[in-house]
Amino acid sequence: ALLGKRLPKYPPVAGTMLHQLLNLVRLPEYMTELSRGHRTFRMLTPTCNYVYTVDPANVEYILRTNFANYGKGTMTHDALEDLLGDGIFNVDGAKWRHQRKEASFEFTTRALREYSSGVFRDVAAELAGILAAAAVAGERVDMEGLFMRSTLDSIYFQEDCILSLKFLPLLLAALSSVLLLALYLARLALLGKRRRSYQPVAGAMIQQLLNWGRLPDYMTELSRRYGTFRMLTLNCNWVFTVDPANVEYILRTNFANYGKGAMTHDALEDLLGDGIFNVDGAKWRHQRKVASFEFTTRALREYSSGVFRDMGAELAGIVAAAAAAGKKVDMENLFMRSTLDSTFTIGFGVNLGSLSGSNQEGAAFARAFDEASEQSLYRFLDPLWKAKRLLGVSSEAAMKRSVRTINHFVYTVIDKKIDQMGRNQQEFAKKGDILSRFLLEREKDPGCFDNKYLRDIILNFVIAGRDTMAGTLSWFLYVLCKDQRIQDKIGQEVREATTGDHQDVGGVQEFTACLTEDAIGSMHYLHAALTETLRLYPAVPTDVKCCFSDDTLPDGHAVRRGDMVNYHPYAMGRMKFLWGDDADEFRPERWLDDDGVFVPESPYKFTAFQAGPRICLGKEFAYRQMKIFAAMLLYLFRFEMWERDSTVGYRPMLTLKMDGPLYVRASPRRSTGN
Ligand code: HEM
Repeated sequence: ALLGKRLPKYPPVAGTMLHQLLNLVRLPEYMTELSRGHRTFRMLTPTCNYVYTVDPANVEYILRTNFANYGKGTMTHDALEDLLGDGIFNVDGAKWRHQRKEASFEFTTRALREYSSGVFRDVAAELAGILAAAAVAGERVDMEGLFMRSTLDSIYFQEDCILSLKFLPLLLAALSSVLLLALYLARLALLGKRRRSYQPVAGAMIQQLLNWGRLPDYMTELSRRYGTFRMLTLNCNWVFTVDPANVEYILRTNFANYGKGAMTHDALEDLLGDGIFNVDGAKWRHQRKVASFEFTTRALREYSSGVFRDMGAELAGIVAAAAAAGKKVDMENLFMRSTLDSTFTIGFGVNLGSLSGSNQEGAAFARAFDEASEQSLYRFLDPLWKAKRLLGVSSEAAMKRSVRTINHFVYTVIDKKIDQMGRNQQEFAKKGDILSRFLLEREKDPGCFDNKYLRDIILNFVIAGRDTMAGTLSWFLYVLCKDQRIQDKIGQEVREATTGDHQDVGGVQEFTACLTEDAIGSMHYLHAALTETLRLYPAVPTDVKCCFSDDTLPDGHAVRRGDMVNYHPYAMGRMKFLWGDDADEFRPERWLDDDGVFVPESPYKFTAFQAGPRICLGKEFAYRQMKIFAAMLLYLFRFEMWERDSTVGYRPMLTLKMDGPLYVRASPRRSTGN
C-alpha cells in the first residue's frame, strides 16, 4: 500500500482544458492525435484530472473488472440533472440497478420487439418512398437530415417540414410508446419509493447505552421480537438483522455496497490504523492478497503448529503445577496470555513471556490493548468522541494513553527485529515469523512499506488471533465445566485419536509428540464442541457494515446510504427459527452426522467467522491452535468451576471477552510427569 503511495505512476500529461477548448471544433480528431502519441494520458483542469485511454485492458477494467469503482459520479449527475433527472443515464448504484432491471425486462418483451419492428419497417418504407421521388425528379437529397428526422431523437414538428408531417402518425406512435415506457418506469420508480418500507424502530441509542453491560443479550431480545429492526441515532440508522438471506446479501451478493465505511474507520483508526480489518477497496484487496498467500504457506503452517504445541505444553505445565498444589487457576487469564504469546511468536518471532509472567512490558501492552479495544467500541455510541479526542479529555485521554503504550511497545519490537536482521542476515533468513518475512521483502524492495504499515499489520494480527482465540477457549472451558459429560467425551476422543486406549503417555512433552496433524484432524467431536461454543459465544458478537448507496434488503426492507447495517452472530446463534427449540442448549451433537463426522453449516447462518469475500482468513489457523490447546488440557486434566455454581458474564468490547476471572479447579486425568 505504501509502495503504491510513494511511487504513484500517473499517465503522462498531454495538455490542458485550454487546449481542448482551442480545438473544440475538431475535438475528436484532436483527441485521436493525442491518443496516437500516448495510449493513456491526462488532460489537466483546475478541479481534477481527465484521464483518456484507448487501451482495451484499461477499458475492460473500468467497465467490468472493477465496475463498482467507476460510475457517473456527482459531477456528471449534477451537470445533466436538469435534462436527464434521475433517469438511467444519470445515476449509479441502487437507482441504476433498479431501472436497468425494469428496462432490461421491458426491452426484451416480445410485444415491444414486434411493435417496434413494425414501426421501423413502416418508417423505412416512407423514407425509401421519399428517396424514390427525389430520384425520379433528379433532386438532391440531404440524407443526414432525413435520418435525423426519421429517428426518434430529433422529433421536431415544423409546419414547413413535409417529412415530419408525413411521418407524424408513425413518429407519434413511436413517441407514445417511448413515453408510455418512460411513464411505466417512472411509476415503478415512484411506487418503489412510496413502497419503500423501513425496518421497525426498536429503540434509540439511549436504550443501547442504558443496556451497555448486557448489550449482546439486549440486542438478542430485540432480535427475537423484530428479526430485522432499526435503532435510531442522531446521525444515521443502525439496522440489525438476524435473517441469513439479508446476511448473505450484504456479505456476498451485494458485497460492493457494504463496507467498513468512514465511521468505522475513524472510530478504529487509532487502534487498528490502516490494517486489513479497517480498510475497504484497494487497500483491503492488497492486504488480503498478501495475507492469503502468507496464511496458506506450508512453512507458516508448520512453524505455527510447532509454536502452538510448545505454548500448549507450557500452559499445561502451569496448570499441572496448580493442580498439584490444589490451587485455583484463572484459565481466562492464562488463555489470554498464552494466545498473546503464540500470536506474537508467529507474527514477530518474539516470545513475550507473558505466560510465564516474566515480561512486565508485555503485561502493560495487553492491558492497554484491552482498554483501547473497549474504548473503540464505545466511540460508536458516543457522538462527542471526536470533540473529546480533540480536547484530550475524559475517555479519550485514557485512549490516548493506551495507544501511546501500544505504539511504544510495538515499535520497540519492530526496532529489535530490524537490529537482529542487521546483525546476522543469513540466520535471519531462516526465520518463519511473519514480520521477518515482511522485513526480508523490504530488504529486496526498500520503501515498499514503513514501520507504521508493519505496526498496523501487527495490531490487526493481534486482535485477529489473540482475543478471538483466548475468548473462545475460555467460553469453551466454561461450558465444559458446567457439563462434565461433554468434557469426558472430548477427553476420550482425544485419547483415542492420540495414544489409544491402552497406552497412556506419562508427560506433556511425550503427549505433544502424539498430537500429529492427522490426530488433530480426526477429532470431530472436539471440532463440533468448539464450533458450538462459537455459535453461543461468538468471538465477534456483532459486525457492522456501512451501506454505500440506497438499497433494499432481500426481506423487502429498505436501507439508506450511510446506514450502519449489523448482522448479529451472538443473536443469530440463539434464534430458535435457525437452530430449533434447543437453540439455547450447548449440544455439540447438532454439528455431527450419524457417523460422528462434523458437518459445517451455511456461513450465512453460522456467522462467527463472517462470510463472503471477507471471511476470516485465520479460520483454519484458529481451529488448529484451539484444538491443540484443548486436546492437551483435556487429555491431561479434568476441570470444574472453583466455586461450583458460579457463573461468568461478558464485557462489552469488540470481542466477547469474559468479565473477570474464570477460576477453575484442575485435577489430573492421568499423570503429567511434571
Ligand atoms: C475463534 C477465532 C476467530 C474468530 C471467531 C474470527 C472471526 C473473524 C471475523 C468475524 C472476522 C470479520 C471481521 C470484520 O471484518 O468485520 C475476521 C476477519 C479476519 N480474521 Fe478472524 N477470527 C478468528 C481467528 C483468527 C485468527 C487466529 C487469525 C489469524 C491469525 C484471523 C485472521 C483474520 C483476518 C486477517 C481477518 C480479516 C479478513 C478481511 O477483512 O479480509 N482470525 N475473523
